[in-house]
Amino acid sequence: MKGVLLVNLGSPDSPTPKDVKPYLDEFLMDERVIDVPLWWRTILVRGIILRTRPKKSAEAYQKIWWEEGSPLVVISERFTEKVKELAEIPVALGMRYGKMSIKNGLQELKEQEVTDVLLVPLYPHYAMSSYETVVVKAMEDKDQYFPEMKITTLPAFYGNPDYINLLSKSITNGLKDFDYDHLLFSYHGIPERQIFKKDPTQFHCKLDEQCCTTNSVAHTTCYRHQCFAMTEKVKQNLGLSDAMITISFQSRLLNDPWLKPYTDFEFERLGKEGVKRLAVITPAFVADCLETLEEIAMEGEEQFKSAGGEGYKYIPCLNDSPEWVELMVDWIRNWQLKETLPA
Ligand SMILES: C=CC1=C(C)c2cc3[nH]c(cc4nc(cc5[nH]c(cc1n2)c(C)c5CCC(=O)O)C(CCC(=O)O)=C4C)c(C)c3C=C
Ligand SMILES: [Fe+2]
Ligand SMILES: [Fe+2]
Repeated sequence: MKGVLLVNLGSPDSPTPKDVKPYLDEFLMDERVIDVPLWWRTILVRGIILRTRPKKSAEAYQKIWWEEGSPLVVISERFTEKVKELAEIPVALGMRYGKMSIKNGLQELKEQEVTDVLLVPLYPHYAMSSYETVVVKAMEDKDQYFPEMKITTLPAFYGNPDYINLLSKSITNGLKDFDYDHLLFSYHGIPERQIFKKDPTQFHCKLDEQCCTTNSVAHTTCYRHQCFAMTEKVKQNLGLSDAMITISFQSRLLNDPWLKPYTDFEFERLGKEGVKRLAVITPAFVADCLETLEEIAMEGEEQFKSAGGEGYKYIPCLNDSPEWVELMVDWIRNWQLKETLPA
């Protein structure tokens, strides 16, 4: 029997330092998130970050928390329910970090006699800290607890024409009542070294002007290329000029170099350079979460306006919109009936 496991990142159980701390501990001790040797990661995470970050993060979570819980979790649950209803096959939800684990999701599927699983990391792009860690963990859990299961993984869908269309439509709809003069694509950042680590050729990625637009096998695992390619397709779909858009990378942690330009610097630059009405989309996320609702929708507006901007509009993620549910179900049906996966 076939079934689907959707996986997103996960959130703390509550927006309190007591619950944020173990969540951040599990998240940041992941060797694919802070990808330095264990001894150094332990010092960085347990000796430095976890001393102050849980309080600061909990305050941020409090600003966006819903009555039903973390927006990321609630939206992912709603999405899962809708997909399940429409797909008419077993569909479970797991989170990479926290109690709603991948193992629990696989267990739920096993109880419904599923042996053939479509694993769907809910990230449009490949990054070792998002997509890859989900796949590795799911395979480890399968090998350890469910060896009889077969897992097929949905590829990163950043370039899928149907997904690009959905994203483009969400921009058009989101900006119906907002006359904008510039559109910022803000992607979650990653440390630059993670790009080099994932370059299978070891020489293609240079983080320069050309590498990400020069064809290469390295792009299968190049997060930067995938963000640029997605932006280019949406730009063409909407008929926007280069001058109308900016790409940037948000949510830095620690002081090592991350992908540039940095979103917070761009809010300031755009405001100072005379952009008056800024629209912002966050296409690295399929569901709204702390990084979109607090960092971009709240903080971003403040940063842009204090640099001279006048109007600001955050375009929500696709969340549990009917069109996104239908597209996911389309992909599931193609796999279920024809064993094909979206390209
Ligand atoms: C080294 C640190 C981090 C890397 C690399 C990273 C990559 C990465 N993250 C996401 C998606 C999400 N991240 C979220 C929160 C978040 N991310 C980091 C750190 C790294 N992320 C931290 C410390 C946090 C926690 C909150 C904070 O203290 O700022 C979230 C939101 C979770 C929620 O509960 O709402 C998402 C989603 C991607 C896609 C990615 C690589 C591309
Ligand atoms: Fe993150
Ligand atoms: Fe590149």
